[in-house]
Amino acid sequence: MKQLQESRGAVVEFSGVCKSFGDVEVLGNFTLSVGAGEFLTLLGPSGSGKTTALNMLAGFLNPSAGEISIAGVPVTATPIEKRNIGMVFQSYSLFPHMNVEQNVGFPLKMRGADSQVTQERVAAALDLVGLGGFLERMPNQLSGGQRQRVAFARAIVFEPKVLLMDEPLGALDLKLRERMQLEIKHYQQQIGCTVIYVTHDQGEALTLSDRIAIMDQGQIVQIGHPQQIYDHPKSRFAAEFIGETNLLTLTNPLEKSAGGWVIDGLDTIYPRPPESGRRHALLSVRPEKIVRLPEHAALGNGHVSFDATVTEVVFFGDVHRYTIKCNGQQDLVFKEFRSGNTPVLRSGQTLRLSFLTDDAALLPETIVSKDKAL
Ligand SMILES: Nc1ncnc2c1ncn2[C@@H]1O[C@H](COP(=O)(O)OP(=O)(O)OP(=O)(O)O)[C@@H](O)[C@H]1O
Repeated sequence: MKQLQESRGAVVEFSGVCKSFGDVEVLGNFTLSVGAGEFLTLLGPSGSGKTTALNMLAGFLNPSAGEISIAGVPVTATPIEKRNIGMVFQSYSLFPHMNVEQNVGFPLKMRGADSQVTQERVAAALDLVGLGGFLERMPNQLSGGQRQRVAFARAIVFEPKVLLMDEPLGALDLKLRERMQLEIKHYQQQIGCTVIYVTHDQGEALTLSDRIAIMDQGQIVQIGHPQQIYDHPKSRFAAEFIGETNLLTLTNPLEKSAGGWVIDGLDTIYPRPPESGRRHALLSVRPEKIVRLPEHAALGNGHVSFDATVTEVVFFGDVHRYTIKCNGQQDLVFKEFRSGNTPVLRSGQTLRLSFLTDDAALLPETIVSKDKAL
């Protein structure tokens, strides 16, 4: 494993990369820097350009403009086989006529490694993924998870500087997918290589990544640590794409005495001073940040409280998810972990709820409703 660990040290840079197919620009001024040993995930909806970015790094596509470099060396003109990049895709793409040992050893054979080195590295890579005893098995004698582990072993056996993974768990069922997510994270931590991972599954991105780059229409719209993005989304798109959220419209009352923004539909104040000149804003509040307020509870300055009526109760096993209506207007959602002494709410029940100002994210956009553009 020592040899595999020495692959640490790679840095990937996209500088002003553009890609067009005919007249259609799919990536525009794409700029991204990935540190050595980092696990970076490109997360975005279908068609946002994730695979196109990966394919340019791998060498399957040429950029229309801009520069890509690996470890400080421009690679735009470097052929695929010289880029020293490992790849794992959704389809396992194992060679069906080769056994596990031959499949994993294939990249080394292509690079002219001698048989002793090949044997040692294949054994080390298969040990890493817990398949040391599977050398003779054929791909059709393996489960989906085992095939994906073999594909992973094959991708790292030649000690690539960078490992690219494009929806590698997409073909697996949910339980296996969740288990494999943790395995991939552990493998990566052991070998320390730089990983660029593509997915449209926000849960997977949150679980695996050191940083997440959220993509929309060929642009990175936000990049950061998973918790930072979840807690502080910078746009409505980011707030809605990662996790579930409540979006509240805020109105600037234009009177200092109001003490903050007015939260539409909640008959209450968001106690942060409105930015001058800004008439409306949007507030994102995660469902688990909304909590029940005990009767007669004294609230500090940093709280927002409001009355609500429960309209739907959904049981998720570990949590209850409540849909509530406030002032007969907007549907909001809040979630509660089940605990022995918290009675389950019923549909029709009224109660007082609250959230902390610090737990809400003020977004730059405003909601554009059917009736009026705010
Ligand atoms: N060879 C091509 N010719 C023309 N358009 C293409 C080509 N390859 C990709 N596109 C377009 O580029 C856009 C981005 O595609 P890309 O595969 O990078 O998206 P993605 O974010 O990876 O999506 P998905 O999650 O569905 O794989 C899409 O609109 C797609 O139709």
